Amino acid sequence: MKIIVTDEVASEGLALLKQDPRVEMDVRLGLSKEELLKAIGDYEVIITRSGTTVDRDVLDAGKKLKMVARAGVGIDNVDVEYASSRGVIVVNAPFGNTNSAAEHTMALLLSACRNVTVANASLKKGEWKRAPFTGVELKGKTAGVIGLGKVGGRVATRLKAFECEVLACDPYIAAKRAHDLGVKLVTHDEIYKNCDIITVHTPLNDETMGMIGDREFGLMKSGVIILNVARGGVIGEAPLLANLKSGKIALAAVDVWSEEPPKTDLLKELISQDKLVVTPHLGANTFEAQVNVAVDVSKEVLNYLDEQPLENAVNIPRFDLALMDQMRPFLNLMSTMCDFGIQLVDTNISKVSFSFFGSIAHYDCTPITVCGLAALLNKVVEQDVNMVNASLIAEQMGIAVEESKSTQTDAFSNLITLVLEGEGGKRRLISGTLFEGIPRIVRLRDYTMDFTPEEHMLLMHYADRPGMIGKIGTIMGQHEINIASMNLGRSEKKGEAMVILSIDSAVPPVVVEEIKKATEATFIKALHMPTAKCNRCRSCGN
Ligand SMILES: NC(=O)c1ccc[n+]([C@@H]2O[C@H](COP(=O)([O-])OP(=O)(O)OC[C@H]3O[C@@H](n4cnc5c(N)ncnc54)[C@H](O)[C@@H]3O)[C@@H](O)[C@H]2O)c1
Ligand SMILES: O=C(O)CC[C@@H](O)C(=O)O
Repeated sequence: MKIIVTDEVASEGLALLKQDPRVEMDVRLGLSKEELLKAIGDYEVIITRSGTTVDRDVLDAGKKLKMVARAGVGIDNVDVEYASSRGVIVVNAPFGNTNSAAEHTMALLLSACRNVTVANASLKKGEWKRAPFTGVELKGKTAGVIGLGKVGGRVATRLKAFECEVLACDPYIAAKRAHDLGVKLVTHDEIYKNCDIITVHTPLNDETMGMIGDREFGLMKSGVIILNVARGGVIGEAPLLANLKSGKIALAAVDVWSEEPPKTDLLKELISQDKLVVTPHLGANTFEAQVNVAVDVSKEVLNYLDEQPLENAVNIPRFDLALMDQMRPFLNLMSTMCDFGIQLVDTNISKVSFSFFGSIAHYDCTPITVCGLAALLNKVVEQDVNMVNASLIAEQMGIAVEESKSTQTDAFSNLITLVLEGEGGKRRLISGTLFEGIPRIVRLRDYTMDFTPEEHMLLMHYADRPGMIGKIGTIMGQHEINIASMNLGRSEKKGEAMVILSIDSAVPPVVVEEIKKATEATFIKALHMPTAKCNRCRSCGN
């Protein structure tokens, strides 16, 4: 596997990959966009930090690209949606630099409050000034943390250690998290109105871009201290400059910029402000964090190579790792049912329904649904479909996907039912369960069946009457095709029969035709289950 590393990533982490004989790794730092576009076509994995923009152009040029591995948490430099549509997995390292980012926030806050940077520069110039560098204490101040996630939570704990009263605002966390951290959860506006110190720790997205602008600065107390160690653009840079100049903001500290490195006049003027402490995106720049994130992404690439579940893929729905072992047989069951079911459909699919019954319904079944969708779509589109792009491709094809769950079942402790609807309302229903961990199909349409799909099978319906099984056996025997097992479903005596035969070798079309004629079958199909290793979800073990 060819890997390109385009940003500085700790060699201790990359060593894990370098020593793997399957890996060929090129570290190519400082590539221009044109150079990257030229190079990327050779590689299956790109490992980056925030310095490389992995946009549509790069993803389109990366014809062999399977994975974008971001050595850090922020994925705002990767077009994840487009990567998903191309089936490219995006992984990040969400935990390794959390502590460093929180400590850097405190470093910037303390530097700002105690004039460390300006006093340092003054003394180094040979001056001995003290009064102009009189600072402010953190103790007793009200601090507002916007975004109480991994970094925000750690910043809150550290602010409390400095005896601040901490307010936090995060519409997406449980109140219990704030309670456990000992901080008061309030609204955004309450933060702006009441805090002496405001620090942002949200991701950058459509919702948070420019989240703090003129209106929000207008609500703030005069003399507020404001920090951004999250992402450039969460705090509007033009209003920040205006409010620093007017003195409304007493002090500020910024580590991250809307343009990195900053080149615009606005950013240059902002950076030159005395009341602003600045760093060039150093939040994660500690030896510890860099090794952590490099190790984490390298492990993910190795997981990919070893066909193991990925721990930090941001565009694959997956089970909690602790649940994974229990869920793997269900992914396998779903994959088997879909590989079987799709062969029964001879029109375009308009709707797919996945229903989960029994104890499985207690869990989030989305990964099983998406695994099934990938198995189905792989058979109907040219493009490689996997867990990354299955939902998107279904949407593009106008296929409605429904998932339902009920903890109630009758005969089985767990049951999955797949319904495929085609043109003209044609429906195929397949139910499956696990028997000692092995997938079994227990219902086809309204027939009770019980079989494990095998590599070669023959499925047929015919009017139930004596002698049919004998006729089938004779024809198979004449063609030296060995029947391994047979399963028969009937709705009523001498009604319609549904038969599935497992056979030792493929049934040629002429034999299928001969059996059809002899049995007057209303439906007959030779089925083949894939034996090659499945690469769709990297979780089911198929
Ligand atoms: N400066 C650096 O070097 C550095 C290092 C690490 C992380 N970061 C950045 O710090 C930020 C936080 O990282 P994290 O690991 O804590 O992420 P996280 O996902 O753990 O936490 C982000 C939190 O923000 C909350 N949030 C989202 N939208 C919000 C909104 N509109 N208002 C309030 N809260 C909102 C989320 O619910 C979540 O709890 C990210 O932008 C990340 O890229 C920067
Ligand atoms: O140093 C980096 O690459 C960015 C660090 C940090 O902002 C992250 O998103 O993890």
